[in-house]
Amino acid sequence: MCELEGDRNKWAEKERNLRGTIKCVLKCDVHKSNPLDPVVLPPADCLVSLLCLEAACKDHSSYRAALRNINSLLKPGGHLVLSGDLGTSFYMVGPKKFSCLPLTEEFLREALSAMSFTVDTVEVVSQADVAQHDICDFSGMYFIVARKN
Ligand SMILES: C[S@@+](CC[C@H](N)C(=O)[O-])C[C@H]1O[C@@H](n2cnc3c(N)ncnc32)[C@H](O)[C@@H]1O
Repeated sequence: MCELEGDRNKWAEKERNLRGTIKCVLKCDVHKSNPLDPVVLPPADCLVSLLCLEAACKDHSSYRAALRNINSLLKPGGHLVLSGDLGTSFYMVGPKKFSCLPLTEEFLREALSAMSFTVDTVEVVSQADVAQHDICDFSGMYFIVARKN
């Protein structure tokens, strides 16, 4: 078996395990004070949000409001894992163009601190170190782990 095939099998197995642990899929609107409305869940230990808030929010104030809304899903001491693109103003899905809120690391740190999160780690990968493509105008990617106080 070649190395690539081994990696593929490993990822396929991880995906099977992940799918096996999903109990249900719910609709989510980060602009609602309870994003899962009408469903109410007990506060979670950990919340993962990937490439979502910058696509859903038109400006910094709606981003802060959305962050407050998803924060309500998390228990005190719980972790927020936030990841996405920096500096993106658009992304393509096939021929369709979607607008996106360009973010900076400084804004993200400040918005999380203002929400009383403790930012545990921030990793930024510059666009030059990620595979080149023309489906969005990102300048980099961010990976943040923050703790709710
Ligand atoms: C760039 S896509 C990323 C999709 C996926 N998270 C991923 O990483 O591949 C942006 C996503 O944000 C979702 N989205 C847009 N507005 C939203 C909102 N108000 N609440 C929750 N999700 C929203 C879209 O449905 C879309 O799936």
